[in-house]
Amino acid sequence: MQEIRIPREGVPAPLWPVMNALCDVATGLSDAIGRGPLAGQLAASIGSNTDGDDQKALDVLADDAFAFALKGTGVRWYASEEQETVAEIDVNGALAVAIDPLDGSSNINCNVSIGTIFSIQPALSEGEATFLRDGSHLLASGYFIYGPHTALVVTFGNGVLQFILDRTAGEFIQTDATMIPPEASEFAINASNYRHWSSPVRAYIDDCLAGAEGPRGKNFNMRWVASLVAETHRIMCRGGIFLYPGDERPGYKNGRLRLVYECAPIAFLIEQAGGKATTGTDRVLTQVPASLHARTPMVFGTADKVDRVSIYHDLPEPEVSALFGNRGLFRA
Ligand SMILES: O=P(O)(O)OC[C@H]1O[C@](O)(COP(=O)(O)O)[C@@H](O)[C@@H]1O
Ligand SMILES: [Mg+2]
Ligand SMILES: [Mg+2]
Repeated sequence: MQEIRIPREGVPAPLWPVMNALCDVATGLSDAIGRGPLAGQLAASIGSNTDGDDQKALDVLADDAFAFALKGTGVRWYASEEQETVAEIDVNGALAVAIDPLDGSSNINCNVSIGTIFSIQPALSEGEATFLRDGSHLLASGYFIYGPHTALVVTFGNGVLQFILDRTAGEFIQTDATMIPPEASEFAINASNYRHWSSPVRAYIDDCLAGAEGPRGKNFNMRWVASLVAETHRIMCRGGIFLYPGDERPGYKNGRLRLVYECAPIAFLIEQAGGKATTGTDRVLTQVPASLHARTPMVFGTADKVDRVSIYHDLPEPEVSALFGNRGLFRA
């Protein structure tokens, strides 16, 4: 019998057993992550997943723990970054969970915030078909962030709720709802890939870097944690924009992030917090995954910043290729 980790109030009744199980595992992970090297070789490489990513001990431990804990919670289908195919948990379950059990695993061994990303949707009779649908079917999505404190940020389709883990009591305590602040001057992108980006993405970042002297007429700051959960949480707290575009590197045509268990859950959450999430041009939640581990370019954050990136994609090529061009015509 699992302990009660999250209050029933505010959580739709059919989803509460699932949320409680996710919170139970997250509590254990938070404890292990908080102990770092004292909890064992959590960052040890133990193979690679279907996408060719290095698989760390904690990736697999987290995946096993979530899959096991979801037994008896009404979940039929389980799609995980760490498993090639969809797993059937309970033939009578009416729900399906997509999960990135451990996000930001390159940061495990350096004591930087990492997380878990999840979504819940109704189960169809066939596992893969359940997940190869657009994001309009999501009933809930969210993330756990294992940072200086552990938090759960979740939407059930009616705004965004935040819970903080009380480590002493082992319970998630609800705090203020989250809305993305409208004013922000921070962007997050892995700038080491600059030479591989398309011209609209380069033009957008060039104009941010040009600061007060450039077409935007103001200074920006930059962040890159390499944990999607940590970037999302920062944007939830103080706004800004995140970009992981497609680029010219082999295998990166659609960027790096996976649609089913990374981008769609984050997009649902961001929209519910008043922000926007696109592929650079189109809403992430309208994208239909071509396969379980399909990638998509991802741009999200404060709504007007995300809109601006779309505008850059609509500009004629000579305009985005020129350093600044006439882009001063649409200053920030
Ligand atoms: O190393 P890069 O190319 O900057 O990629 C960083 C991105 O990769 C990820 O770590 C992928 O997540 P996983 O750790 O779950 O594979 C994102 O969290 C992050 O945004
Ligand atoms: Mg991830
Ligand atoms: Mg992961």
